[in-house]
Order: sequence, then C-alpha cells, then structure tokens
Amino acid sequence: MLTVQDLDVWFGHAPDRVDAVKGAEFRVAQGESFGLVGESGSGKSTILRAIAGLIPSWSGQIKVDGKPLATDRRDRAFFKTVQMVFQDPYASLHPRHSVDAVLAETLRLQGMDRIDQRIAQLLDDVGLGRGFRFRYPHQLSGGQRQRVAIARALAAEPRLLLLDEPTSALDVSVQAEILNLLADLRSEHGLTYLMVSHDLSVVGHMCDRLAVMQHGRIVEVMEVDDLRAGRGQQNYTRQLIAASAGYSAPA
Ligand SMILES: Nc1ncnc2c1ncn2[C@@H]1O[C@H](COP(=O)(O)OP(=O)(O)OP(=O)(O)O)[C@@H](O)[C@H]1O
Repeated sequence: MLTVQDLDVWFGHAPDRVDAVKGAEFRVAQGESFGLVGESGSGKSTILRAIAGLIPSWSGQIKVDGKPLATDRRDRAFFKTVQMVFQDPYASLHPRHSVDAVLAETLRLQGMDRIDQRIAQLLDDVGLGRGFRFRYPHQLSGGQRQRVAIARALAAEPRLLLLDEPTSALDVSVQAEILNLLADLRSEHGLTYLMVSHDLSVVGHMCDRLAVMQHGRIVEVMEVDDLRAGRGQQNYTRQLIAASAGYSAPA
C-alpha cells in the first residue's frame, strides 16, 4: 500500500540546511499498522509530513498503491486514499467552524453526496453521536476534538491514515479511549495505519511492525512481538526499550 525508498528530507539551504531524514526505507502492507518511533527530533513527523505533501524538499521515492508521488502536489485522488490526523486537536480545528461545517466542507471537497446522512454516520463512527453536530471546538474537550479530527479524516473514506502522535496532546485518561477508537476503526473499515509515537507502549498496543529512528535514519525495522519481548537487534533499540521501561540498559 505504501512504499518509501531512499527518502531524504531537508529544511533550508546550506550552510544552515537541516537533514531531517536520511535514506529512509520501509513498506506498509494493506491493512497493516506500522509505527515510527524514536527520540524527539529523530525525523518521525517529517516522514509523515513529506508523504502528506506538506514538505516540498525531499528526494527518493514515495509510492501509494505502486504509484509514485510528486514532490509537492497531492491531488484529490491522493486525499481520497490517504488522510492525516495531527497531534494537536486544539490547533487543527478552526475555532469558528462548527463540527457540522468542518465535516460538510470536507465531504463536499471530496465530491460526496448525502451530506446529512454521512455526517450523522461519521459522528456515530467516532463515538460522538449526533448531538455534537452543531457544537464549536471551544464546547468540546480535547478527546472530543480529536474524535472530530478523526471523523474529518474518515470523511474521504481513505484507506491509509497517517497518525502523528494522535494522543500525546490529550489527558492520560482519554488517551486510551482514542487509541481504542482508532483500533476499532481500523478493523471495522479495513484501514492501514502509519503512526508516529515517541511512546513505545502506544506502538506496542497499536502496531504490527515498526521502524526505529535515530538522527534521521531508520536503524531497525522490527515486529511488535520483538518490541514487547525487548528483542532489538540494534544497541539503540535496546536502549530505547530499556529507557521506556523505566530503567537504564546495562552497558
Ligand atoms: N520546519 C522546519 N524547519 C527546520 N527544521 C525542522 C522543521 N521541522 C522539523 N525540523 C527539524 O527536523 C528534525 C526532525 O524533526 P521531526 O519533527 O521530524 O522529529 P520527530 O522525531 O517527529 O520529533 P518530535 O517527536 O519532537 O516531533 C529536527 O531536527 C527538527 O528540528
């Protein structure tokens, strides 16, 4: 479904150029949930943003369903297949647009019919119910806002969701609810996920395989069972696992 080959992503120009991603390669199969983990600044979000067409300065190949993507443009067909959910639901919803306006606009942009019915269905799908339809972002909690952002992403009926730390801006008490919702939606809609998280337990819960990133490079691609068992091939992976378990790796 998604193939990334020899991906370099950079910001700015020499001598101030930042090489955020270097030679990244991975494949995500249809129906799979694939995680990107690594410390802050390792390039995880940059990969997602380059796929979504939000960063024009990259080279290499990104293919969706075998079709190479252009460097910057993303057409309507792309957004029909691929949608992104951002980290911060406070920043990603326009404060003066009601839930209805957000969803109706997205559905219209995608050329969908039966807008009323679809909005009701989307609200049901994300567990909000129809009573939320005419609310504004300031009337919603962080978790409810993220449910709206997920409904907006689902409006196009995509097959691949790019999830950029979808719960890290939320209270701990609602993080699990949103993760469970995403897991349910994936099985109900047969979705494929590419999910960024700095939290290994989130990826351990949500993903089948993952890539471990350090300083812009993928150091290892592993099965989630190996993550859970602490079986990293690379030293860095073992350190990351040990750090997340709350103790230091033996030297
Ligand atoms: N717009 C930008 N301009 C310049 N440098 C950037 C920009 N966005 C990201 N970077 C740099 O690219 C590198 C990778 O950042 P990125 O946000 O992808 O890391 P990350 O692994 O997702 O970390 P985090 O979890 O903190 O978001 C970092 O060095 C960051 O400072």
